[in-house]
Amino acid sequence: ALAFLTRPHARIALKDSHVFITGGSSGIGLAMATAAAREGARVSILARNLARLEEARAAIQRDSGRDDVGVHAADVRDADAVARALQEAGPVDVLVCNHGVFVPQELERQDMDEIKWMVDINLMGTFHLIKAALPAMKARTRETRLPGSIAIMSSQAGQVGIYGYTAYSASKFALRGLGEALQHEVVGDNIHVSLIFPPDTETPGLEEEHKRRPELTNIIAGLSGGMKADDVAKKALDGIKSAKFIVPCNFEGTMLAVATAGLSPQSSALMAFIEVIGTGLMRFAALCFQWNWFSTIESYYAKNKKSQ
Ligand SMILES: NC(=O)C1=CN([C@@H]2O[C@H](COP(=O)(O)OP(=O)(O)OC[C@H]3O[C@@H](n4cnc5c(N)ncnc54)[C@H](OP(=O)(O)O)[C@@H]3O)[C@@H](O)[C@H]2O)C=CC1
Ligand SMILES: CCCCCCCCCCCCCCCC(=O)[C@@H](N)CO
Repeated sequence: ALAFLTRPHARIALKDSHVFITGGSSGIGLAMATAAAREGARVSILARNLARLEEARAAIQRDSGRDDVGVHAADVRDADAVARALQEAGPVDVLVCNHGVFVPQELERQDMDEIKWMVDINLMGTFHLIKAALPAMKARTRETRLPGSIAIMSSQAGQVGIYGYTAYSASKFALRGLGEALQHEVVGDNIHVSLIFPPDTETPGLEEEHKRRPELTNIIAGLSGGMKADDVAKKALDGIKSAKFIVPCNFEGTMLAVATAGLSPQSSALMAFIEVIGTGLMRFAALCFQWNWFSTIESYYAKNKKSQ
């Protein structure tokens, strides 16, 4: 019965489409670029470091056989460089705003310029990309009469704010508001927005993050387990192909998605049913998790105060 309530619907094909992925030289972005190329997409990847981009291009070529991988060296904070890269790359069918940086630290101890740096890249960089890509994407869907997709890489830290992630969660929660408003603005052009919410994922970025992550962040983030980049890439691409607005990547992520469904669009009747029936239960689970986190934080401080 809920089926009539689910919208918008679309099936996005990766084969013979142009997939533009930022942060495509490492981690989740590289895994998505490789998987999309294997499915027959023409892939363009953008990042700052050209050497790493060239290495990624060689790896994608080796793993997919595609010799038409495009690379674009640009910093997403530079709107002109982003616009130039998209101009060079040509019209995009699937835009994946995957780039991101994350340095967890207690707000009190984190430098303001590190906080601004994260928001600048994760949020403003995504604005630059969408603003530069949208006109040609609209022309493209009108011309091909095929649906387009704008995928935005959030995080489970974009569904629940946890210790050490004040700046990071702020930048990832913001992408939710961007995505919901954008979906209204582009649905008329048959463009579908997908927000991806991975847990900790084994990437060079996570390795870097572990060097500085506060103990409490490890404990809380660790609750949602970890995933391999290839598995997150598969979940992300499946969500994009079925034009899902909220794309969880593991079981805890599905619980989080139900608990935080809010007013997001839902294109699956089954998920709509689960959301309608399960939200109360998930809210109860969420309260249990929060209760547990506050106890963990309390005992952590009690232990540390004793040792101080
Ligand atoms: N790993 C994890 O645990 C999780 C990651 N995520 C999200 O997934 C995305 C990818 O993460 P992950 O694969 O781990 O990250 P990595 O650090 O492995 O890769 C980040 C990529 O983004 C590029 N990048 C970083 N800053 C910029 C910039 N200013 N302009 C252009 N490109 C940039 C990097 O290339 P270069 O440095 O050359 O610019 C690199 O290609 C991020 O948005 C992250 O928030 C979400 C949940 C979990
Ligand atoms: C209904 C209640 C369900 C509760 C589920 C479990 C709670 C999840 C805890 C948050 C995990 C945060 C991972 C951040 C990963 C990330 O983004 C960093 N590695 C930086 O990229």
